[in-house]
Amino acid sequence: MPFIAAGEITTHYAIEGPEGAPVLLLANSLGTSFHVWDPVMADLAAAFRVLRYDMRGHGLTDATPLPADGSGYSIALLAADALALLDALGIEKAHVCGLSIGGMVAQHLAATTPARVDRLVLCDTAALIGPASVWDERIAGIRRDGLAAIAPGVMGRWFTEPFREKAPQLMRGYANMVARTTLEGYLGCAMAVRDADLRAAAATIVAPTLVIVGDQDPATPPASAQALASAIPGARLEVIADASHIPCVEQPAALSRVLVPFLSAA
Ligand SMILES: O=C(O)CCC(=O)CC(=O)O
Repeated sequence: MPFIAAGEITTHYAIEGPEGAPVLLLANSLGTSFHVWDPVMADLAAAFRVLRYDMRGHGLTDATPLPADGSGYSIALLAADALALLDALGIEKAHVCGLSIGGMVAQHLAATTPARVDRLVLCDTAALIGPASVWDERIAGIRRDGLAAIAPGVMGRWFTEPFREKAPQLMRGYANMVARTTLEGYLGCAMAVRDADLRAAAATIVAPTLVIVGDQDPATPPASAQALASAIPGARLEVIADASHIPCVEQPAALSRVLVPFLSAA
């Protein structure tokens, strides 16, 4: 269970796959640890050296206090954490695949440090995930009632109803994952999403880019994924059938089928 000093925090990470294979950095969504990628790991680690990590305040990575001015973390800060992890591990360049807020981090990395990003995959994410009023309501609800109170609603956005009904224990486990995220980590990252507008940055991305979305994702719907793909020069959109916001858990085989060939293309 490796931990490493990455910038100002200690980051929990895992690295799997053949040494010498191209590195693939996976960035998680809000309220998840890197275990959210478990169902696709066998496929990904067969072809890539896969680096997963827990975002600031998530999983076993350090949380830092929220700024006294009432603001949260920022996508720039979270992207700096990812770069600090690459630096600490001596990785110069990687494919980057980000899910939701992880996709915002990935967009920021690709736009601001293009030399560090090989191919880019943006999964169930957008350049702008709004509106801010919805985030403010969520943040106020969490401050009032705690993270466990929102977990059932989160499951309703992450997974389709048939999947939830088929896998009650999985739902319980993912609800626990949300509920056990640190309060600072969840709120800090929620505010980072609320305050981010990457539309101008997206237009500057030069990495070959694949945008992926679940056909039933209510959080970052296919229309916003299409807008993101249209904003990034040369980007392509793939829609995963029968999936909501977290296709790596709900449709891992379908996700691997589009991800692996795209990342393997020279
Ligand atoms: O999942 C994310 O990283 C941001 C979008 C979101 O909060 C989806 C959800 O949990 O409802």
